[in-house]
Amino acid sequence: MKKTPSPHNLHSNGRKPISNFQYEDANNNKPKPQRFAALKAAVKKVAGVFKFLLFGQREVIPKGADVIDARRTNTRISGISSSTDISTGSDTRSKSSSKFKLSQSNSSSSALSGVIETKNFSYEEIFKATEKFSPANKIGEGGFGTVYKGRLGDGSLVAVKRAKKATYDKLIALEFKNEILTLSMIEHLNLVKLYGYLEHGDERIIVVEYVGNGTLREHLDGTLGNGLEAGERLDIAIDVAHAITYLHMYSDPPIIHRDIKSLNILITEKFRAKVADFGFARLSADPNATHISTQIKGTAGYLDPEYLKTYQLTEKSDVYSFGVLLVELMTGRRPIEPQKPANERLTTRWAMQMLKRGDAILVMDPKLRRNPASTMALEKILMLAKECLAPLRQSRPSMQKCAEILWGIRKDFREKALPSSSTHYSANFPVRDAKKTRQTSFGIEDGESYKFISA
Ligand SMILES: Nc1ncnc2c1ncn2[C@@H]1O[C@H](COP(=O)(O)OP(=O)(O)OP(=O)(O)O)[C@@H](O)[C@H]1O
Repeated sequence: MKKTPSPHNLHSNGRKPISNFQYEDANNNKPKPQRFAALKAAVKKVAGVFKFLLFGQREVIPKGADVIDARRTNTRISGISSSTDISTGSDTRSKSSSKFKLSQSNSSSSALSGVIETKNFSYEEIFKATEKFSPANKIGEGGFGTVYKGRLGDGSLVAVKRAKKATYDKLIALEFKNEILTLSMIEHLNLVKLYGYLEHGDERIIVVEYVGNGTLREHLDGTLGNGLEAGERLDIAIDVAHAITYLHMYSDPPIIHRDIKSLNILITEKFRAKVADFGFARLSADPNATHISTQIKGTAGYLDPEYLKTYQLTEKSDVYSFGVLLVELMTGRRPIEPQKPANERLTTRWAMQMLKRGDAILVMDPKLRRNPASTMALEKILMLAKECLAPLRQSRPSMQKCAEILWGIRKDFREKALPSSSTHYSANFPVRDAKKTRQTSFGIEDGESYKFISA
């Protein structure tokens, strides 16, 4: 693994990177390098084994039809062809997987045994942290299982992802191992940090950094918070772009997330974004390979049409999903809106048609305030989304390019939103404390007063 960058070393012009400014983990959850050093070392050793096991079928293009995976509650798509059906264990990959003797957890040991020997959290520790998996501590539910908020002995808050037992199968096992492997190799401000894992009997548990301010989807729906302003949406887009750029360009081997969507973007108390859920992430084993042939995974509405057609996964599939996310950020709508009139049901198609007609303003989230700065940002972001959504992957920009374009948009946005009289402009702005009344306003109508917090 290359030692990387902060996200923000992406600047090649020597300027101070933008998103470093006053970015703090709202929960003060400090990384615990000592806790994971051994895990990382062990993981590095087995990474090659994993890569072989997980990606040994790189050039085999499955012929099966896409199916909706009923195990998934949020219409995640799992296109399992007859030749790669992990659940039946009939393919080469599954056979390979069974050779990989991760602990089958039939002992009382709470650590993963076999390849990764690092002792991690004990079951008792997790049991206590979540107050016996108390329903009161439940914070979410996904295809993998239930997510609990927990407090460790040292006082730090964590999110505990507990795999569903009833549906625990080889697919989940693979997802569990995949998530552990992937998470353990990455470290970035805009990516949810892995704290540990646990295999205990039939329990599969992942412990990650707790991000306390809900998902991007909840904020867009207005079920949480006071609604996101234009500048905050731009910051979130940039944070996500940094996170994916890191995965694509600075992780070794590169990682394709495969499930970029608003439900997987967690929001901190300071309204910055962290990308979560690496269960579906894939490592590009061969940096020179142009693509990975794989079964279809992802979520309806976000899936790269070229990947759907060819089963060939590249980083550009994440770029496509990011384009969908940009449209979501600007319209507030979900990618698929079955209740809308027919021409508006596919949000990206509708938004792109309006952009082409010169009517981008009509798709702007009604919760966003309209003014020259926000309408300019809207149009530019939709233009970037259009590039990301290009049917052919070669036409799509890289994630790094997306980040650069977004920096430019944010700069223009701030200049337009900033009253010329203000001399206290800080690139740190906007700064907002969720616990206080909203102090910083931007993207507001002309004539309203602005408050900026200087560095
Ligand atoms: N690190 C975290 N901090 C706070 N809340 C979290 C965290 N991780 C997950 N959650 C909450 O739990 C919900 C489900 O989490 P997540 O999507 O990771 O589960 P999953 O089982 O992997 O889902 P999926 O079906 O997308 O695979 C999230 O929508 C979020 O509300």
